[in-house]
Amino acid sequence: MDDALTPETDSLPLLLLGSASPGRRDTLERAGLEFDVLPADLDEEAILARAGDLEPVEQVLLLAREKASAVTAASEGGYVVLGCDSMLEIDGEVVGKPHTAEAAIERWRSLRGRTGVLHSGHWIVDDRDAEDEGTGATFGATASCEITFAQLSDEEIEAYVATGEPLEVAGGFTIDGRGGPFVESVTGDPHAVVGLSLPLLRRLLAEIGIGVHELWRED
Ligand SMILES: Nc1nc2c(ncn2[C@@H]2O[C@H](COP(=O)(O)OP(=O)(O)OP(=O)(O)O)[C@@H](O)[C@H]2O)c(=O)[nH]1
Repeated sequence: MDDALTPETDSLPLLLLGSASPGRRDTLERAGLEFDVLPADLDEEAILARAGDLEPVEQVLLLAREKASAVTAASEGGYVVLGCDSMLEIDGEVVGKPHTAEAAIERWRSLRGRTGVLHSGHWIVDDRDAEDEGTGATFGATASCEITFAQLSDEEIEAYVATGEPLEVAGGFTIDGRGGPFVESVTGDPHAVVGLSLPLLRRLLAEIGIGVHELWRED
């Protein structure tokens, strides 16, 4: 983990994104939010193994909570910390990142022409001080989107996998990158597919008395 962070004492950023995800970071930046970043370094497989048999929604919420908790402990306090985790559920099976070209090709051969659900867990830790109206609350929610994949040819699958993009993203696809042409439709909040649902973040922040507009940076 990077050196402990602490927010500017008299100014924003109040929000600490506990994620190494470029997609999540870009989503907050494009939405005009000011925030710090401190990725969590967790053994996600070990956490899930210890947790036993969980539904996909429960898995991403557990991992989001573990990330937010770890990052809160690593920072020097004063932040509202956000942890997230995304996975694709298809036919009851949960799939994360392919990591290898072989796995990505196999993944797409099973995804093409079908519909899956991308679940993104979000967890908030209100670690603000009492004088900053901190509530100490920790809570979260999951945003899920139904994704219908195009009927890719073998040639398209091999070309897309050769870009390397699918290897390190949940489900092995993106909607805002080179994978865009291969996703026919998304129901629900598209930001949740990238890994951070902005309308859900707005509702979570409102739970602790923060308007999302209060986090906008002054451009
Ligand atoms: N840009 C983009 N990224 C996507 C998309 N779908 C999934 N991802 C990324 O896939 C990754 C899912 O893996 P996670 O384990 O949730 O997150 P991570 O990247 O490991 O980062 P941490 O939050 O530090 O664990 C995230 O980085 C998501 O942003 C998409 O459509 N577009």
